[in-house]
Amino acid sequence: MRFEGVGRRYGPRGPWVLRGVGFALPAGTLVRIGGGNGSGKSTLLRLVAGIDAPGEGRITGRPARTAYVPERFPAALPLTAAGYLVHLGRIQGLDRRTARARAGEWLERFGAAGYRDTPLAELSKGTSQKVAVAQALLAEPGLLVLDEAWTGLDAAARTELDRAVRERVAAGARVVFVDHDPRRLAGEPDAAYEVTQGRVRRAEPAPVPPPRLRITASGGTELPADGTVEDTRDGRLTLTVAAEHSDKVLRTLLDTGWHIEGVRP
Ligand SMILES: Nc1ncnc2c1ncn2[C@@H]1O[C@H](COP(=O)(O)OP(=O)(O)OP(=O)(O)O)[C@@H](O)[C@H]1O
Repeated sequence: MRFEGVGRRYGPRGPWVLRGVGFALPAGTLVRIGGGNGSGKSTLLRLVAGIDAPGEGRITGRPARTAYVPERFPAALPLTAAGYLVHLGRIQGLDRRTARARAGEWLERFGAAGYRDTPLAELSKGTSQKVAVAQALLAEPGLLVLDEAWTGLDAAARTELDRAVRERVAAGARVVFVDHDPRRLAGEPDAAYEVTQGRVRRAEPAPVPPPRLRITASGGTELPADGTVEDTRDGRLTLTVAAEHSDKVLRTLLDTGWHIEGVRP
């Protein structure tokens, strides 16, 4: 797949948001897109996904099965989670039986199987996001475009999405993503691009950040000052800390009445 001299502006007299964009997206590659707020990352991703067309230049070689997770999920449809996924699976060319089976599998993988019969409008933000991600993975796309798709997912679902991305790339798909977390899939992209002042430039993939550990604990009440608390549901605490501080944080947790359930990279 290839971009050649691609430009996009909103309105015939609007300023060019992107101009002279040229790059290749070979099969089986993971590509990260970076750039400041409002630089044009989402515009670029919509062009990659083919839900928006360039004002000039051309984009060739897009795989037939392309899936996209937008920054905001349009959940105001009168369908249940599973109904919506089956419907989209059918649009993407799956037969009803396969679509139903895949919908169930992906809801299960993202920990949302209990919401299959819940109307979309009644889903929490996090569960809506799981449905948004599931719809993109359903038909095993040859091109997967993720615009901050991890935002709003719980830690387990974020890990599952990382895994799903790796599976797609290993299967020969192109995966293009934007994410505010520099640690997202760190060290894994085959290429990184930066959107600045309407141009898309090749960037050095970010260096692999220092290791972090995820600690799960239960039984305590006081939240530790160090580390990033990710979850506190059902009396359980999940937090991540830089590996170099983990001994100190574990000691503090034990001293304040927490029971350590697990420590994982
Ligand atoms: N539908 C639209 N109509 C008019 N202008 C738009 C539209 N979509 C985006 N823009 C403008 O294009 C520019 C780039 O927006 P875009 O959303 O692509 O950037 P972004 O890098 O994804 O931003 P953010 O980091 O805030 O998500 C901005 O100036 C924005 O206001």
